[in-house]
Amino acid sequence: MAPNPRVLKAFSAMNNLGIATERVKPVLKRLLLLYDKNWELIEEGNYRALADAIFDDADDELTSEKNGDPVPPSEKLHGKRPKVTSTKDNGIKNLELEGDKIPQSSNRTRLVDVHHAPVQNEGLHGRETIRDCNFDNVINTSKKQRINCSPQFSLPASNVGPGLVETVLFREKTEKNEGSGSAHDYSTTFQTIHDIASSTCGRVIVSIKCHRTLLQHNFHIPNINDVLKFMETKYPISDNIFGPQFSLVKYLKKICEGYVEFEDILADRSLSSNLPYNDIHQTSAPKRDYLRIDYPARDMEKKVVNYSGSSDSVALVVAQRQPVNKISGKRAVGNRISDITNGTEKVSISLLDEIGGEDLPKFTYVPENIIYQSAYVHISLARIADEDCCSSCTGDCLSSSVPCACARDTRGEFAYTPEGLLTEEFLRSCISMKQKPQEHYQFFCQDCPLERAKNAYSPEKCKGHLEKKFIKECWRKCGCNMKCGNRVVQRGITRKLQVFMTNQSKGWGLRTLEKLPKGAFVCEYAGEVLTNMELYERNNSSTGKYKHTYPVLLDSDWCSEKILNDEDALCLDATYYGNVSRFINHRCFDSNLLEVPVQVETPDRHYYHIAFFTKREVDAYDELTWDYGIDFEDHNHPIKAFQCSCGSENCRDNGKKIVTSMF
Ligand SMILES: C[S@@+](CC[C@H](N)C(=O)[O-])C[C@H]1O[C@@H](n2cnc3c(N)ncnc32)[C@H](O)[C@@H]1O
Repeated sequence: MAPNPRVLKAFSAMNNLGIATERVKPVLKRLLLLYDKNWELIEEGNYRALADAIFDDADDELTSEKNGDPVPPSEKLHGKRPKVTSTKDNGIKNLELEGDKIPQSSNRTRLVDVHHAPVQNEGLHGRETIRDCNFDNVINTSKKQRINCSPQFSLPASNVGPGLVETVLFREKTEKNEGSGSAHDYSTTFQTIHDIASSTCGRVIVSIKCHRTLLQHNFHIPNINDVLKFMETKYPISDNIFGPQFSLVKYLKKICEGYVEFEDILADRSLSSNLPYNDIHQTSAPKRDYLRIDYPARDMEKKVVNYSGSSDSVALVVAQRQPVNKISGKRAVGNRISDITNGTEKVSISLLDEIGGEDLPKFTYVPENIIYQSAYVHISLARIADEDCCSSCTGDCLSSSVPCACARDTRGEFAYTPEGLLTEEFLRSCISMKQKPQEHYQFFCQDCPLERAKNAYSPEKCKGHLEKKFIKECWRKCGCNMKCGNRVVQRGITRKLQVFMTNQSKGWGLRTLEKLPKGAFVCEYAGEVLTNMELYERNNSSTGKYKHTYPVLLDSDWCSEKILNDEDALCLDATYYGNVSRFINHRCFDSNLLEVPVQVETPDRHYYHIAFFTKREVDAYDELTWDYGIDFEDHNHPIKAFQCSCGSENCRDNGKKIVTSMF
């Protein structure tokens, strides 16, 4: 018998939606039974009822796959709907009709534009197969763009439940839809906040809708680009998300959740830092590079860099690649660590490698400096004289009309504003000193500990040390409380930071996940406190890639005594024990961070803290950099500098390197 042309047409319509004939057959049979062979009801709205019933079946299959995870009532269809149970082995359904009423129009319209969303006939198991699908093609914020994933995929009948923010696949409204009396009257309950993509002529649109009640409760709609950036951080593209388990709908759901979560973060921030909300929205999407980059074998190199940038300065930073950890021999593609601090900081600091090609760093995270062995760091209340603290203060020293003794080092003015930022003036003078060190006072040791460490028998003359500007924070012997505005660095990291794999051959880097105002404290350079002699010995005794260290000299007081004891000439080394600052890369001149010496618990300046502050406002997701002060022209320098790829217009590295060894 020739097949019924109406049946064939129904199959064809469903095939166009990516639904295999085998799946259509039982549902069509069931509907014909229910509708008493009334084809009009089935054909109506381009077979909407048929498609809905099939999608609902797929919903139910998905539900049964959820292993007891109950489906929210809102996800269930309203009215008595035919329910099917699936026999997975042959793909044919056993029908169990729960009711005999004609199915209502679905509360979710979910037709896809068949011409522009190529589909495969694998059925609707809720686990659609997407390969090589560039999500950027789906989510295009500037132009309405058709869904264009290749090869083909099929959309499941959804997990799109009526949450507060929903990604909705919906068909352009028809008179029928509007009058369908669906349980979700989207036009009144939800407001479209962003159209993600649409088919040609806008016949099918994927959009984000937000529940109106949410909007009435101070829910500021985040910018889609910011949400996507947030999503990329949370669910990195490189995390194999397009593997066989990938679900487009689940990803869209996560985007909805991302809106809510991201808005929470914005709300928190606007409360805590008074940042203008709109500023946060102005951040542009980060550049993404999915290319795998092969790095040169830089971890074998040792680099000492000139701290002041002037050729005659001797304050040295040894900026080395860290020893690497070949964890299970695994490369780092998609590596993600939720908190590299192991809970030692007040905030979690994640590590993310979206590029791959680098091994995980191996070091022990320490949130504050730790003495290696011989360094003399004597912290005692007895050493803090009355003039070195403000024991008679109460509350917040910054609010006092007369600056207390702790402001003495900053010429009677506190370096911090009540908002906890560096004052303009203090920042300006520190930046000037960094940019034009030759215009600032330098002192010369009679017996320079650095030269002594390099050559104990016939040390060279001191090359000079910059007289640095210091901050002196209130501390234990002070009468003020912990909320005193003159206590910033000692409170530790508060900003949202992330270690990430740079795509400019620099290895790991540090970025901020939030917008930072000018003068904001970011982190301290923490590591082992070593004497210069110990550093010398450490470098001499270690070999290969483990030879390389990260010391920063604490040379601010080296001129104060005729001959400085070895145990008083200190430096910080973050190679084996360090904090997040060990990931901050170098940038010539226009780095966004500045290092500032800060005295906290010791009155003398043999030992102090190195704190990083922002030199200007920094956008969320920007890499944080500081100028190591490398003099790339100094070919006589004992350590070969790395080939700089800072990207600055004013990069000092002209590419000529001389290989020498340190000490
Ligand atoms: C303090 S570490 C910074 C973190 C480092 N990128 C890592 O992966 O551990 C300094 C090292 O990073 C690399 N580096 C930092 N800034 C760089 C730059 N502008 N260009 C190239 N490499 C850089 C160099 O290998 C340098 O020795």
